[in-house]
Amino acid sequence: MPFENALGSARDGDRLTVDEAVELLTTGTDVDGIDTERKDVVLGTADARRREVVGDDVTFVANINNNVTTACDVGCLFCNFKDAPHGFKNEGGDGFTKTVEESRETVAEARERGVYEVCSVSGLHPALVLDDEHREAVEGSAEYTPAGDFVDDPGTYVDQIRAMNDLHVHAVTPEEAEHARRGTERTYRDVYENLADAGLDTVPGTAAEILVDEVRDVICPNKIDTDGWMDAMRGAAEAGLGTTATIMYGHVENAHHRALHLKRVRDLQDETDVITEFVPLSFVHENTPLGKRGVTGASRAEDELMIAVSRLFLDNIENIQSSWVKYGDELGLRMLECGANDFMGTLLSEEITKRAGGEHGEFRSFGWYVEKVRSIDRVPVERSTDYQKHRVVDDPPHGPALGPDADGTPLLDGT
Ligand SMILES: C[S@@+](CC[C@H](N)C(=O)[O-])C[C@H]1O[C@@H](n2cnc3c(N)ncnc32)[C@H](O)[C@@H]1O
Ligand SMILES: Nc1c(NC[C@H](O)[C@H](O)[C@H](O)CO)[nH]c(=O)[nH]c1=O
Ligand SMILES: N[C@@H](Cc1ccc(O)cc1)C(=O)O
Ligand code: SF4
Repeated sequence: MPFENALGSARDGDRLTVDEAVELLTTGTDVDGIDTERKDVVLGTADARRREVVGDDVTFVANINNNVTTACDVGCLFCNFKDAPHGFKNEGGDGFTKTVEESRETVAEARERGVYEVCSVSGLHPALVLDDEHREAVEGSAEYTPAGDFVDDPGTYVDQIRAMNDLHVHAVTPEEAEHARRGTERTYRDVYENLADAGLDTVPGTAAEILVDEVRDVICPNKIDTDGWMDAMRGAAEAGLGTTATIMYGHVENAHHRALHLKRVRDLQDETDVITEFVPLSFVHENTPLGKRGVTGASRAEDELMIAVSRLFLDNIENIQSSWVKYGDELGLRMLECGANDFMGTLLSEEITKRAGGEHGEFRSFGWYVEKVRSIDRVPVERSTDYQKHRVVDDPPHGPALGPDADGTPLLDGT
C-alpha cells in the first residue's frame, strides 16, 4: 500500500522520497482522482507538523510591493504582468516603468507609515542593467536598448536598490539576476554582492515555477533553466543574502513534477540554509496565454495538498506561506490549517495576480489579520522579513510596530 507507507513516513517524521510525495499529493496512485478521506488525513498530519515546528503563531509582514517595470520580452506563457517593451517607446502604452526617483518617494512614504519591507520584482526591461560598468559591456549589443529610446528611464538595478534601501529590500529574483549579468562573464555571486553593497537584503525565490526542464520548456522556454535557477540562488547565498523559495503550480505539470520540485528546493536548502520560507503560488489563469489556450488553475483539493505536502516534505524550511492574493480570504485562511503558518504581507498594491485576472485585492490591514487569525484560534504575529523579529499583535489600534519608523498606527485610516 504505497499511500499508507508514505503516510506512515510522514507521520513518523521521516525524510520523504519523491515517490512518497507523489503518493501524498495524489492521495494514492492506486485511486483515480482525490480521495477525500485520505486527503483529510494528509492535511491533518501536516497541520500537526506545523504545530510541532512553529507552534500556533500566524506571522505576517508590513510590506509594500514596488515593482519597477512591466516591460518584458521573456514571454512566459503563464504571465500577464509583462508588456512588450516596444510599447514603452511612446506615451500612452499599457504598462509602467518607475524611475529611481519614484521608487525613492514610494519607499519614503511607506516607511513613514510604518512599513518594514519593500518587495520589488520586475519585468526584464531592455534598458535595465546592473550598473554603469554593465551598461558599457552591453552597449551596442542586441541585449540592450538605451534608456533614451523609452519614455521612462528605470535607471540601473543598483540605483533602484539604493533608492529603496530605507526599508528592508526584498528584490531581484534569479531571473532578474541573470538579466543583470547578461552579456558578461560575471557570476551570480558577483552580481548579488554588488546588489548587497547597494542595500539589497533578501532575494525572492520566484522564477522557480516548476524546477523541471520539460515543464519549463512548455511554460517559460526563454527563462533560465533549472540549473540556472539553482546557481543563481547559490550565488545569493554566497553573497550572504537570505532568500525565499516558491513553486508556481496548477498548470501543465503533474504531481511527479511537483514532487521533483520540492526535492530540488530541499536539496538547495541542505546546501545553503538561507531559505526562510516556501511559497506555493497557485496559477491564476484567466488573462494569461496559457489560460487563453484552455489551461485552468489548481482545484481547491490540489491547493490544500500542495501546502500540506510542502510542510511535510520540506523538513528544513520552517515557514510555509499562504498567499491571500492567490487564494483569497477563505481558502487563504484554510491553508493555515493545512500546514501553512505565514500569511504573507499587507502589500498595499499588487499587479502580478491582478493582471492575470485574480480578484482578491491588493491590500490587507493589520485589523483584518487580527480578526481572521483569531477566528481560527491562532495568534496574530507581526514579523520582520527574515523572521528574526516577532511581535504579537493584540490590543488595538492594530498597526505595524517593527518598521524603522513604525509606531503602531494603522497603515491606512480606519483599518
Ligand atoms: C511576474 S515575475 C516578476 C519577476 C521576474 N520577471 C521573474 O520572472 O522572476 C514573478 C513571479 O510571478 C509569478 N507569476 C506570474 N504570473 C503568474 C500567474 N498567472 N499566476 C501565478 N503566479 C504568477 C511567477 O512565479 C513569476 O516567477
Ligand atoms: N505570495 C506572494 C507574495 N509573497 C511575498 C511576501 O509578501 C513577502 O515579501 C515575503 O514573505 C518576504 O517577507 N507577494 C506577492 O506580491 N504576491 C504573492 O502571491
Ligand atoms: N510577487 C510574487 C510572489 C512572491 C514574491 C516574493 C517572494 O519572496 C515570494 C513570492 C507573485 O505575486 O507571484
Ligand atoms: S514571469 Fe517574469 S520573466 Fe516571465 S514574462 Fe512575466 S515578468 Fe517576464
